Amino acid sequence: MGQRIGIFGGTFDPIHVGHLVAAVNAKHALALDRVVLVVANVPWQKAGIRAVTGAEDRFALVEAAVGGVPGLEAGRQEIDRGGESYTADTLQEMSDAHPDSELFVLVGWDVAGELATWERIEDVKRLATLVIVNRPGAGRPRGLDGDGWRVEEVTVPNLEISSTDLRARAVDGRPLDYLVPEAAVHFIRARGLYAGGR
Ligand SMILES: Nc1ncnc2c1ncn2[C@@H]1O[C@H](COP(=O)(O)OP(=O)(O)OP(=O)(O)O)[C@@H](O)[C@H]1O
Ligand SMILES: O=C(O)c1ccc[n+]([C@@H]2O[C@H](COP(=O)([O-])O)[C@@H](O)[C@H]2O)c1
Repeated sequence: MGQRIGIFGGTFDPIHVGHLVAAVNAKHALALDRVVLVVANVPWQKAGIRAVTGAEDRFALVEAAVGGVPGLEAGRQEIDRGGESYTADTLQEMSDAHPDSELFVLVGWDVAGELATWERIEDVKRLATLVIVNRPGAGRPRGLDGDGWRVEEVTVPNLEISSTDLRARAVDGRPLDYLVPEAAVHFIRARGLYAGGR
């Protein structure tokens, strides 16, 4: 029998425990075999607005962060494909690679409210069940049910953590410890990431 695979895409600039707690709880709630944290190569909706850390560094952070947690893994499909990252392409690639599997695409409330802006959203709808997790600071999106989506909602611990705040903390010299897994904090220090002018 094919696997139930969660695809949790993100810019992960940097990854934080909000992402990881959402991933493991969605995995548990929906009995997924694994959740792949797919690192966006060029997150086209963010890249025009701010400088995004290099994809290989963001991937290394995700790899360090998932560590030995069973069933969580870092995905480099979008990096290997190159160019701008579209979830529709990633799902098609996963579907082709694992034709027997059932795919689930995980998003937080903030991203769930923006789905209409995604490239080829009808393909995303066709290829995967949408899994929506709560996130502080965003409202629960409405109207997805009647819109052709297969939807699952999973309630996860509310963690008011964002990569934006973490980048600001790093520039100010405030600690990232415990908000970002230790191995990823080590990588950030070793590579001098997010350190602003210091
Ligand atoms: N604290 C959180 N709780 C639940 N889901 C989250 C949380 N933070 C991020 N997510 C979800 O993780 C996915 C990837 O998010 P992303 O990498 O853009 O992180 P972010 O913290 O939102 O970054 P930024 O602050 O730079 O926009 C999105 O679906 C987002 O909704
Ligand atoms: O496919 C798209 O057009 C698309 C547009 C915006 C965001 N996404 C995906 O949604 C996920 C979260 O995006 P972001 O920019 O909030 O990190 C990440 O996997 C992105 O690739 C996908």
